[in-house]
Amino acid sequence: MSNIKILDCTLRDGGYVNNWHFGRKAIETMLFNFSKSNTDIVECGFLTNKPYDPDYSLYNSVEQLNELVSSDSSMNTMYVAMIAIGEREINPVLLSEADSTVLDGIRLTFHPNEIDLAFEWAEIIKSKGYKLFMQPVGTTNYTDKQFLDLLERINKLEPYAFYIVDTLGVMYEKDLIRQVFLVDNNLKPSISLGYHSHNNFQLAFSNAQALSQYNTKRNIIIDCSANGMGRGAGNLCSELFMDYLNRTFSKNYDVLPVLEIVDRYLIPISLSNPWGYNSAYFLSAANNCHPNYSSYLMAKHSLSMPAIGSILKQIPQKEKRFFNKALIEKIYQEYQSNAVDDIEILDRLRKKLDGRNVLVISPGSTVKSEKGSILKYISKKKPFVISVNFIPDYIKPNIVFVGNSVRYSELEDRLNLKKTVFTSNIKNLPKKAVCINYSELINATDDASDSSGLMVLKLLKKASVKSVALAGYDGFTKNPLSNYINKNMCGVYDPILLKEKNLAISKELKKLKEKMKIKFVTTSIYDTEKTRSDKKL
Ligand SMILES: C[C@H](O)CC(=O)C(=O)O
Repeated sequence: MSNIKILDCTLRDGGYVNNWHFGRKAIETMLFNFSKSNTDIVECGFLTNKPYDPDYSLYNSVEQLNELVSSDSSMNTMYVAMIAIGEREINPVLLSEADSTVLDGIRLTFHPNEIDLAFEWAEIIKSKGYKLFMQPVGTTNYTDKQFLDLLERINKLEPYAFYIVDTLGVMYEKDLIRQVFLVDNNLKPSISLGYHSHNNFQLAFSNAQALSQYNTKRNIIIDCSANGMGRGAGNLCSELFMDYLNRTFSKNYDVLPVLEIVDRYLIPISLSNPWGYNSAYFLSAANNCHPNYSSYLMAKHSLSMPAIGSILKQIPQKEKRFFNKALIEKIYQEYQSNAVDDIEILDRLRKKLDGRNVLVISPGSTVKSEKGSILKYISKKKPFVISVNFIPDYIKPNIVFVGNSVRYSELEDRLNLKKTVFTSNIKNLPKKAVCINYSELINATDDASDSSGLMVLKLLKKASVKSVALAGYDGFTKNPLSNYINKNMCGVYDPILLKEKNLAISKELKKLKEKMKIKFVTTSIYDTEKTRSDKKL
């Protein structure tokens, strides 16, 4: 079919991966290269109400695009940007008329409860001279009746395009073609039909091929992104689909400028912030859930895949489609908590620790790089040593604290049960395992609610310890692979998330410091006093 257009959404949907922080040079080059590759429609990013920063593909005025789109770009390229109702969107009333900008069109995306507002805004966008793309989030969740009612309103509105949007990445070919059939038979022929996919079932490419074979005179727009960069499991790969269209329909896309974007800008991002298909995103689609639920649970780095699957199943049906952070944290904590009687264990610990210096060693990379300071501290203070989620190779800890199922599976074969304390969230422990109640050790910040380092400190507080020394409790740096003594321990790569974890941990440490003395034996970003105890020794 020759009436197919490609829309590249890397700078918008891909931005969920890196918080839209591509850098100004990269944004300019990407816009230029997409045009050079003959991409029909290029999405420049989001229009939001946030302050403008040229390093981000987020804009608060349409004129900002004039600076970024090169005058050498092809006249045939159409430029669009998205307004997403509910995502710090800009009211289109505030936008200048289309003739003041290189921007040709606006993609308006909205949830079912925002339909009335979307139609109000749609009229404003049209009246300002923009091509209007209507993009209902998650069309898979519309009943036929709701979908047909929407199409009726769309016919009256007469936008440039109407989209089938597979937000959850759950559409099989038969589901797509079914909705395509509804649209093609009920939408005015002048309105283009768009398809935006996500790759949770690895079906974005085959579905796009099926749609391209569908027999219609209507114009079709298919969304894709360079290297599939996009939220969660990502999108259809632009380069793959361009090549397919060239071979099948004698189109004239040039994949090389797209590959250059991938090589120069996207691969470096993917090293610290990967996207694309994985088991957790498969599970979110299989449970018809928003992919952010899986991302959130994966970022805990404390759950096995079956555990993630089991938690996703517990999300109530009506909450599955839209991400609800408070809800998933609650279900997560309920899943993890598994009440045990730990009074006697706490008593024993209290007695053991009475009058002792306590050193808690976490698996930060300073355990290796500042080994001298740790050994010096141990030799001078003769502390009771508790290691957290790992067994150091040059010290014999008195106790290993295990507060995370993933770490347990790594350590299982090497643990001496008599010298190990587990938190009760860990499932399938041997009968003789010593367990402390998980729910009493967690804190109220979602981003580090069950950080094992904090749980140990809470446990020590319960055991009436007044002063603790910390080693290897480094905090998270931008380079995730350098955060642990062993790079295989790294599970969270997203720098934004790591920053949030750092903030949450600092906040909780501050509270703990009101109740107990905490000092740092090794360098740590949480060491607000910046006084290294090895210097004092
Ligand atoms: C294209 C849609 O309007 C917004 C989006 O990315 C989604 O998956 O939903």
